[in-house]
Amino acid sequence: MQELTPVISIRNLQKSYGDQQVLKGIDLDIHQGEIIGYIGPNGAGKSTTLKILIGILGDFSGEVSILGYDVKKDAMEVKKHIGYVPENAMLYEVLTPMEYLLFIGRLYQLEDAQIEKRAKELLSLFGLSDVIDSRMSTFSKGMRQKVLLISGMIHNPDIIFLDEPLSGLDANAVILVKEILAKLKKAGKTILYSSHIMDVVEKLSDRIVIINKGQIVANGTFEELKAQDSMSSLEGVFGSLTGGNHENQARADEFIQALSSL
Ligand SMILES: Nc1ncnc2c1ncn2[C@@H]1O[C@H](COP(=O)(O)OP(=O)(O)OP(=O)(O)O)[C@@H](O)[C@H]1O
Repeated sequence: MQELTPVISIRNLQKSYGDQQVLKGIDLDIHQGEIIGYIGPNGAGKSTTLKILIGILGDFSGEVSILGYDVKKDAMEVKKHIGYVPENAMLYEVLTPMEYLLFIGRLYQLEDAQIEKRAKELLSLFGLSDVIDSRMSTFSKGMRQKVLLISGMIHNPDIIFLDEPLSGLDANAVILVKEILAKLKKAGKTILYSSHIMDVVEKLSDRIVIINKGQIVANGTFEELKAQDSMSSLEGVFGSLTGGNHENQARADEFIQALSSL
């Protein structure tokens, strides 16, 4: 059988911030239509990887290509095909959702009429019709997250990167976003997302990649990961591969002791 060409290819990716090496040789191939859950402990290097993929961190070694384009050399070409929902974005809070989405849509060279139509529809699907013209400074965390999600996808990209996309969302919105991602996959889009919500990652991902201290420690379907580690849940696999399972009980005890010490 002929090997499919990956849409995202990462080879020996290394990245340091000063003396601290954060990514220590990441190798990863992602194929069209896959939903990949990229998970790992706080500080493992997930956001750093995503920022390299979308071209906002250029100072790395190794090869990273998207749709055959080198992310360093062909950054403009790459940007046309990707969407990004960042973890902590700077929203222009003085703007309204419509103004913000017009601003973002114009960066992608969409026509104003098209942006307005899409923005209205998408904001309405997230229950934000009533605040379409309100300043975002008054928005809750979840409302801001919904606007960010829309802004990362308004240009209908082929590949979507999402860093903690469910952050701040209520239970209904989480279900909606899960459904949207599943339908985008059906439409042939490729999705790489990071999340700390293990039951979502379990259900949504075709493949789960676990990164710990800048290295990939697991890469497979949920079933494969469970079988490899003889665990029944992704939480169990995660703990076993990233050192959480044994330590948490003891740490909790120490935490309580520290609170009551003089
Ligand atoms: N701009 C920066 N300058 C210096 N160090 C940084 C910078 N950005 C990230 N780091 C460090 O790189 C490491 C990896 O950070 P990164 O944000 O990629 O982790 P993460 O896996 O996304 O974590 P989290 O789950 O907490 O979001 C951390 O030790 C962090 O302190």
